[in-house]
Amino acid sequence: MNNNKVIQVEGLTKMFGDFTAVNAITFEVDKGEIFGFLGANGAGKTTAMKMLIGISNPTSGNANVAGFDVFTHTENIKKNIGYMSQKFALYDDLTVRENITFFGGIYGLSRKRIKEKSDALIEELGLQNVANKLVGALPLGWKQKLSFSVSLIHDPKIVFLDEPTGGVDPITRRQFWELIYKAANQGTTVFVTTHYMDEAEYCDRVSIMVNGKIEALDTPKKLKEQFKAENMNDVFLKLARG
Ligand SMILES: Nc1ncnc2c1ncn2[C@@H]1O[C@H](COP(=O)(O)OP(=O)(O)OP(=O)(O)O)[C@@H](O)[C@H]1O
Repeated sequence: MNNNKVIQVEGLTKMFGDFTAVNAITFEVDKGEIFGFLGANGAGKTTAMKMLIGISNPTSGNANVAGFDVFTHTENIKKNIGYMSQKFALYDDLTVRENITFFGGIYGLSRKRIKEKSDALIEELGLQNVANKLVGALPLGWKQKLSFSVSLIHDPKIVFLDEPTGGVDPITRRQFWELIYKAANQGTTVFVTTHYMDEAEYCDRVSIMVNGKIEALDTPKKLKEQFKAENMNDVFLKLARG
């Protein structure tokens, strides 16, 4: 595989009985790219992402993620990616430091490395004063930033973010995106779903899924030209909502 292409997907399909949730999608993602994966509710984003992270078997097609095949090497994929979603986050009843230690352990980091990572991460996020507080007591925006940083604790090649910023204000979302840029600048590939169209503008490239198919894929600038749209919200409305 081309080393610069960390995700390669060809004709990937998922059927539930007679229903085709993901219909022969094809795309590639470069190392260090921020790739936005958009679509209306039920378009098939989560189903596609589950196949890419190795927790759902495709019906047909091919995909290679972080150098590994999604049919045969799902365990290797899991070791080489990070994952964060609104539904899978931190433990509210553990402290900030305990959460970092717990997930560091799950990802197989040594005690020494976990300590180093915890100190660095707490400082980077400015969480010194709450390091020993329960995560459940933190504002949602802080939890999201911590959850994102924890998903990177094992230095994965790719991080998959499923609506990572749901429910917080635009300023907090903007701060979250600063963390995304930083990770991408350090070479981590970011695969992100979002319903916020301002966030779509922040991506290097964006794909838009409609009824299981990728109907458009390009940079935000080119998509706006292609659809004669002022912003990504207009592109999305023209395409995803018909
Ligand atoms: N296990 C399943 N069995 C049957 N149908 C499913 C299953 N999982 C998802 N679907 C269907 O597949 C379609 C795509 O769902 P999916 O959750 O991937 O969409 P999505 O784009 O992630 O939407 P959302 O933004 O609401 O999360 C939907 O019609 C959904 O009802």
